[in-house]
Amino acid sequence: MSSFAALRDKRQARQGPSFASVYSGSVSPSTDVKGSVPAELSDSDATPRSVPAMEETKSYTYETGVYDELPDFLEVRESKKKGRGIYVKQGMTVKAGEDCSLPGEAVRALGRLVWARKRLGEGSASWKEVELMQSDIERLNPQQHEPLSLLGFALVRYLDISPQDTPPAETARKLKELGFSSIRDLTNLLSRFQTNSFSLTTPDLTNVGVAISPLAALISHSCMPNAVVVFPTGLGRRGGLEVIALRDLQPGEEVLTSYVDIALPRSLRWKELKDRYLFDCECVLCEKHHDHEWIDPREALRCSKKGCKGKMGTPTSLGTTEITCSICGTKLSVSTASLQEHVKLAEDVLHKAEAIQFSDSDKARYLLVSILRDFDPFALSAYPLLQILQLLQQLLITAVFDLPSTGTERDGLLQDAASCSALVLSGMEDVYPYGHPSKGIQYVTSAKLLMAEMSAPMTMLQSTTFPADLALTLPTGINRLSMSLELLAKATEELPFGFGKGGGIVGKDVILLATGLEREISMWGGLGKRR
Ligand SMILES: C[S@@+](CC[C@H](N)C(=O)[O-])C[C@H]1O[C@@H](n2cnc3c(N)ncnc32)[C@H](O)[C@@H]1O
Repeated sequence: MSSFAALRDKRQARQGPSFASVYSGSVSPSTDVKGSVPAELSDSDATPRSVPAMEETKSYTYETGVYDELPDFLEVRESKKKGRGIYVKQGMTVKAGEDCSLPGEAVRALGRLVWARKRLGEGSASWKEVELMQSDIERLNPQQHEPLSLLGFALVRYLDISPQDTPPAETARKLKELGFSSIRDLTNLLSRFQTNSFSLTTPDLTNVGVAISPLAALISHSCMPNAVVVFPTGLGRRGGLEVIALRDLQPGEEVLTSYVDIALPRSLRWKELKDRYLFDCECVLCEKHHDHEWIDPREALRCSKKGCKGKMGTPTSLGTTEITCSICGTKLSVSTASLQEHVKLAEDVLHKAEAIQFSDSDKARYLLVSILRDFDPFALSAYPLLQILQLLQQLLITAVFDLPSTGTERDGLLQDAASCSALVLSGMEDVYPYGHPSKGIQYVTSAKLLMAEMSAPMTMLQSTTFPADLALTLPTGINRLSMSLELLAKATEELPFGFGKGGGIVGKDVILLATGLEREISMWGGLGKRR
């Protein structure tokens, strides 16, 4: 099926720095989408039942012309802890799935930004917006300066400001031509870029570069975000960055996106937030860590009782501890040191596989499959098991494409990819809130893998790649297609929350896929009746 082709070469987008390429784009406004979080899901750790307590803020004033594109229902306010942020105005609400953004925002990366300064003129509102972006240059320690210096070197080469052996006076003259009075002036821009740039992604969340949007950059971080930054309609003339509310936002509530992948455990989220953004996160999710009753799915074990779907929290104290299943109460004795060793080993394998995924994808796949056998007590949502399964899913999809379109080897890989994808989805459901774009895309990936044709569907019942307690028995024939259709239905329901009205380009694609699949299923029914 042609839809399957779109899965190839896809890489899950991770929020975070990437200085790979330069893009610009504009924004198409998305309108209100009706809907709310289903009650049965509002207990999920990532879907707060009530609005978090609001901190003290004061209004932030700026020159006329600046942030002109901020919609009427939002305002810029300042808090002591986080600095500026974007808030819903008193008396206003934002509906889940609504675009809280920022039409007309240009998306530029660093090189273009430098040239833009000359083109726009320093006095222009657009350039003022860039200069208003937070620079952390004064707060960086020597270690944090290093990546910035490397970026600076690459940039001056790229701009041809300072090729090798250029006399300092010549470098200074070229910098001045571009509007920078010194290297420090340029470094300030780099710091602004580092603190305020976004991952630029395609409508299906493949990472393709970096975007700058001074207005969206005002938004503060939470590991339990109420909004997301996406590019739902692509990057062309009609596409661009949009900020979409994941749930209804109340008057006075701050718009919050996550700067990091919320599937990561707190220690890694904190590290990234400290290293790149220089702050300690005190969001609702991070605060939950003080609640000893709470089991974080990112660091949980699976219940050891067969058939039980409960989780057990990993102990924090050293030594051997007895932990209890959240559902059936089964108890298990675990050694903290041995669990930590497991995680460290799996993390090393994951990093190695990430490093060689393009140069030696077979070896990367082999490494990941081997470590899965050692990883059985961990929940599917736990780090780094979920990340291992995500990478493995991608490598299996790529491997399927390297084979002829029929044959038992391809069938086997396809079955492994579909099984892996089901495991990934199950893990993601525990860590991403309702409507999160990453989960919406995973529904589509899993559905496409299930609908891909096999040459011998009836013989391929169970994957042999996964350890027994991870192995899934996926249905075959019409039941497989029905399962795929159910996943597409879930995607249709959730995509508008993460990508705005209609679910963006992916949402449209899903409608077409579902229509074709329904037709195929009804034909099977017809054949069944005739038999
Ligand atoms: C992209 S900027 C956000 C806008 C920024 N507050 C301003 O005034 O321009 C990122 C910076 O905002 C601050 N910030 C964002 N979210 C925060 C949070 N949850 N807690 C503390 N500081 C935060 C940090 O200084 C961070 O480096």
